[in-house]
Amino acid sequence: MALQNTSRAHDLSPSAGVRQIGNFIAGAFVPAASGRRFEKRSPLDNRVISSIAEAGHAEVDAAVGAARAALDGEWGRMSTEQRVSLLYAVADEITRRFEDFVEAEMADTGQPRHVMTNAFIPRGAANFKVFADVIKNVPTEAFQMATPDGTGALNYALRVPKGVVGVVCPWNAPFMLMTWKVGPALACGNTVVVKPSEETPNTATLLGEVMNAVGMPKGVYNVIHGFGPNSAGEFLTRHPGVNAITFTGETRTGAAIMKAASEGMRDVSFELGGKNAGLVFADCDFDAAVDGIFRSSFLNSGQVCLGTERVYVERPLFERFVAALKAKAEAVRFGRPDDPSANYGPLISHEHRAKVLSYYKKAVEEGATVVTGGGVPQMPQDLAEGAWVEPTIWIGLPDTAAVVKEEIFGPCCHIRPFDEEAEAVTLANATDYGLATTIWTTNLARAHRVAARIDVGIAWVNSWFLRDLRTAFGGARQSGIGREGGVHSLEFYTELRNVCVKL
Ligand SMILES: NC(=O)c1ccc[n+]([C@@H]2O[C@H](COP(=O)([O-])OP(=O)(O)OC[C@H]3O[C@@H](n4cnc5c(N)ncnc54)[C@H](O)[C@@H]3O)[C@@H](O)[C@H]2O)c1
Ligand SMILES: O=C/C=C/C=C(\O)C(=O)O
Repeated sequence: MALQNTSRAHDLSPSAGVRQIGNFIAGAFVPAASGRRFEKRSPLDNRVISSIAEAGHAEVDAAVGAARAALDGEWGRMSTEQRVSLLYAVADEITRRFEDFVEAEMADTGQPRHVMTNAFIPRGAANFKVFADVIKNVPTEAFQMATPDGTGALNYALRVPKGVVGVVCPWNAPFMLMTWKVGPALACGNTVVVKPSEETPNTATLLGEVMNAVGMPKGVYNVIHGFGPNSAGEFLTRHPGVNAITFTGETRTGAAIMKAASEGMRDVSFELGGKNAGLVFADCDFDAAVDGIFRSSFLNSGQVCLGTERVYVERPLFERFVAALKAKAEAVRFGRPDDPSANYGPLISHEHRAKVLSYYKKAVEEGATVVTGGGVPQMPQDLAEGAWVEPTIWIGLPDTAAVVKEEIFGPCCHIRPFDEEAEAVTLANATDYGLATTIWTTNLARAHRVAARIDVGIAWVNSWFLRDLRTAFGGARQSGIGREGGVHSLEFYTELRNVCVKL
């Protein structure tokens, strides 16, 4: 049975067949022993595009076992230099198969080609290269100490891999977010078992082909497919053979995984939800701020954890800003990822659309004025069954409204005026989350002051989602635990072992 079609590009046309996807364990694409499969539907037209083997306990055991065996085998004996050159080969092979990754991700998410080619897929290759460089260049500490006999002792630290790392991933930027964790985990000498989102099985599976093509030892990279509770996600995170768990997804899921990780005292790294604020001051570069907030609220159909669903605009600019953002939101052109006349995609699924639309309804019930959107766009017949929603802007909601408090994860934002800098900071911080903010002002003193006062992991000034992969990335409050990026990833993916040598 062909479990992964290696030769054909992903056909996005309505007449394309159903793709058969298997788990990737110890270098082979394998079905589920139970015979269980689940379907993935296209967000564009709700057509079934993939049939995926659902991993049960047997496959999770096999994947964790393969990952353990790889640690004890050739991979575990490799020098850092050997690992680094393999990771470079992975990055090069991703670049060679760039188009396959672009098409695989477009098929799963329905997002436009330019989002894939400019942002999400190049980050896959970069995520392997940057951590290869980090691990090659980061020194470890050493301390000389005095001893009573006068001969002294020397302490030095070794960085050793944690072991088998469970990597549980979301659907919104699947390849970028998965490699953001697999890259550093492998750079540090761990092995991984990846559980992609049930909505986006494609690119993690394709990466299995890349691993085989570059000669990655079997079992270093494994993929198991399935759902969360009582399925592959829970089986993996509860598995006693997993030494650490890195997760990106909803805060509520993070809480469930944290409970699972407490059995056996496994370490966790969490990148979770957000309800991020954008702050626009009257002294901003107006056009840049409108463009920036348009991206932060609506890129990827608003399905970006760093996105801004709360926008606070200094009062003198308020009406002009709302009008300019409305014009941009109304200019999006819905359509297929490869349609050159289109530039805007659907939500990931009907299930997610139902959640987003429930907030669109709730906004009205809570007293919002709908500036634009609020519903489902009229689509041509071939796309009528897709998970489309209109980019939506509200004004006039109280600060206590659910729509202003809860993460919606859709193409929408509420815009509210403010009068004072201190008020803007208070409003931005009025949330249980703390992932990111974006601040628009030409007053640099104000920019530094405000960035220091907003309780988030990432504060962007006159920019948004501008990423230097050496920097710390993660959330404060309920938006996460720990930081990844650059040397910070090493803190999670390795144990420091101190060696004390009496001289
Ligand atoms: N902070 C960040 O960097 C970041 C980045 C991207 C997405 N996100 C967040 O992710 C969410 C959207 O992604 P999603 O809907 O896929 O998230 P999700 O939490 O529903 O699912 C994420 C993954 O967890 C698995 N899962 C679900 N329940 C589980 C359980 N009990 N045990 C083990 N695994 C389980 C799912 O199958 C999926 O693979 C949003 O909240 C968004 O803010 C955060
Ligand atoms: O949707 C969330 C985007 C997260 C981005 C990253 O994890 C990253 O840029 O490394």
